[in-house]
Amino acid sequence: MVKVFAPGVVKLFGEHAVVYGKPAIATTIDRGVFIECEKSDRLIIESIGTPSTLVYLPEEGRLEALGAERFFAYVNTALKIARERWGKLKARFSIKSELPPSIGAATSAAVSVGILKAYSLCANVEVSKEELAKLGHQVELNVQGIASPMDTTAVAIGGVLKIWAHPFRVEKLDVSLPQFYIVVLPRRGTTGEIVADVKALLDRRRSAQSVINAIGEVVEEAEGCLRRGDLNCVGELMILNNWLLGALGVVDNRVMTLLDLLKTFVYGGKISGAGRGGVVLILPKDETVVEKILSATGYTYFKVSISKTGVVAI
Ligand SMILES: Nc1ncnc2c1ncn2[C@@H]1O[C@H](COP(=O)(O)OP(=O)(O)O)[C@@H](O)[C@H]1O
Ligand SMILES: C[C@@](O)(CCOP(=O)(O)O)CC(=O)O
Repeated sequence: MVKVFAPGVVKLFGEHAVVYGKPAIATTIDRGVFIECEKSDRLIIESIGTPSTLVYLPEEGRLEALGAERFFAYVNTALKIARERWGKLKARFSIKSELPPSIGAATSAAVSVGILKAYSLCANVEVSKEELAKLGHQVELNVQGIASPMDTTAVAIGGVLKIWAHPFRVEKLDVSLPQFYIVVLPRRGTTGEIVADVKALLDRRRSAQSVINAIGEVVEEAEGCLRRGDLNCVGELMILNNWLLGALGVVDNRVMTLLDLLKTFVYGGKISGAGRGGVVLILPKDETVVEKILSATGYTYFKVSISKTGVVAI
């Protein structure tokens, strides 16, 4: 049996501006998606604990999972690409995620790259990280129509990465951070819708370009702070990055309320990803107090570490 771990990804700095040529800094985390592959007499995929509405049709003695086909789009596409590339495989794939889908923690990239990696191992084919990154991006492009290569590259390569999307380039940063929190807020809108709204703002208002430029400068300064391990600086720039994202219309009151509630006990925090809820990163100064506040106020949160490796066989 083959077992694979594909990490989730968060954006430390630079989302949205990355769409307009600025670099972003993303990191893989130690929570993600586990995928098992075992040869079998037919192809079966099970995804454990996924959300779906079950409909029972007693007259037909059949159960339907509503929305499940759409949910399996990344798995299906990854399997199709793997089959074209490495030949047919009859196997049982089992998927178990430690992160909720659709909050901006890159579960779609983790599932796509994870399935590709598990398939290749099960088929006894050696695949480089670069090829996994390329094929993973292909899966996202096929499913979504447009997709940035940021998440799939991060899942394939792992660690803290400085990424330019246009033209695509990636640089691994040898930096570390203490454990931090990802707080999950219900997300209002999809990545595509939110990115489109930001584009419309930039088309409408010339001065909004200066916000993009400022985010680009924050990313460059933050890289220096990360390299020095200066947490005060990293936290302060997270807050600054978050205000700039607010100027683009992607940070709502729920995020500001959360950051305000925690501000005495943290270095800083910001949304991660497209925004309007979803993942909020919190870099704690006092973990005990931060956890007490988050638990007492009923937030869903995970304590995570940077993972230095991308998708791996375990
Ligand atoms: N455990 C899983 N099994 C199968 N597909 C999954 C699983 N988790 C996530 N996905 C796929 O990834 C999609 C979520 O991707 P997206 O909305 O881009 O959010 P994110 O990638 O930020 O989590 C889900 O709708 C589903 O298609
Ligand atoms: C807003 C953006 O920079 C990141 C989106 O991240 P996510 O899908 O919310 O995890 C868009 C992109 O890079 O394609």
